[in-house]
Amino acid sequence: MSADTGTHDRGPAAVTAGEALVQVDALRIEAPDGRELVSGVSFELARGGSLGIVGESGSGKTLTTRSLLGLLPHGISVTGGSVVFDGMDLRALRRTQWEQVRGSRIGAVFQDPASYLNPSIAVGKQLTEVLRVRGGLSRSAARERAAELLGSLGLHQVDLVLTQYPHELSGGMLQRVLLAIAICLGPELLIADEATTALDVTVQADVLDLFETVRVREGLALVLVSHDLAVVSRSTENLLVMRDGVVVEAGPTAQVLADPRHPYTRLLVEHHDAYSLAGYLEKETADV
Ligand SMILES: Nc1ncnc2c1ncn2[C@@H]1O[C@H](COP(=O)(O)OP(=O)(O)OP(=O)(O)O)[C@@H](O)[C@H]1O
Repeated sequence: MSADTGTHDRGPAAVTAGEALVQVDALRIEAPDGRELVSGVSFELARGGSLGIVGESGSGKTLTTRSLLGLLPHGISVTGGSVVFDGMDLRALRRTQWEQVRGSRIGAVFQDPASYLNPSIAVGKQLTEVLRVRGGLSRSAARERAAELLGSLGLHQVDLVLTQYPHELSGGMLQRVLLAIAICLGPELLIADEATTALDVTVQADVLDLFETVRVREGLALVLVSHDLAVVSRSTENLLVMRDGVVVEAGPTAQVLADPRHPYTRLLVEHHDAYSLAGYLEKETADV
């Protein structure tokens, strides 16, 4: 491939120390009409590691991560390659087997947290339900654990929050509740797909920092997906840059930012330098 347009993969550096928890190899995903939406995507993620996936809308980021959750839209299917989680071939899982993995071993948070919560049930009940039904905790242990989790995710007045309904909480609070639900069963992998996109920029920074705190504290691996390089590069160790269903560049985040090799990555980095979230926050602090 030409130096300017091929995939720029810095090789094994894409996985940090430790055993690979996720291995995606030559993944292909097709639309019902046979159109290839994801073509030959490969990456590895170490246990406890972090990976950012960046690319414009429609580049295939979401479909790629949905294949790790067994949640592809109707009619869309994985037609090639392998998706392995902790040595398990996820393509071979049956519906009942997915129930043992999704939510308990692989958690996820998405954009628009309100749509993932029941508007007519207090958020505390929605969290304790998961802890009771799937986590096997008693009613009182679940309540205690729910309060402890929400507190550890930066929510104040947790006893009040537990009794509130989704419409009573801000976007940042809702995302923290969703995050609590996503990690309450102790998953090894957390996928955050455009999870901060709808939030104000300062709240976005707080929630991104929280993902990083949770990754380190819980020892889970994190896949952070966004169209915004500032979001995925804030704390991830490795980066995949996707365009039109393919990975155009991959490597350690710091290296990709310092020395982008693909023209598309260069464009992203130039834009990122001009409008970076970090730069915005520095400016904001300086203005105070
Ligand atoms: N249900 C669907 N039916 C047909 N095509 C789809 C469907 N879902 C996604 N696609 C197509 O698959 C491609 C990749 O979509 P995907 O959602 O993975 O992109 P993305 O990079 O996550 O973008 P976005 O951030 O907008 O979701 C796009 O061309 C999209 O139009």
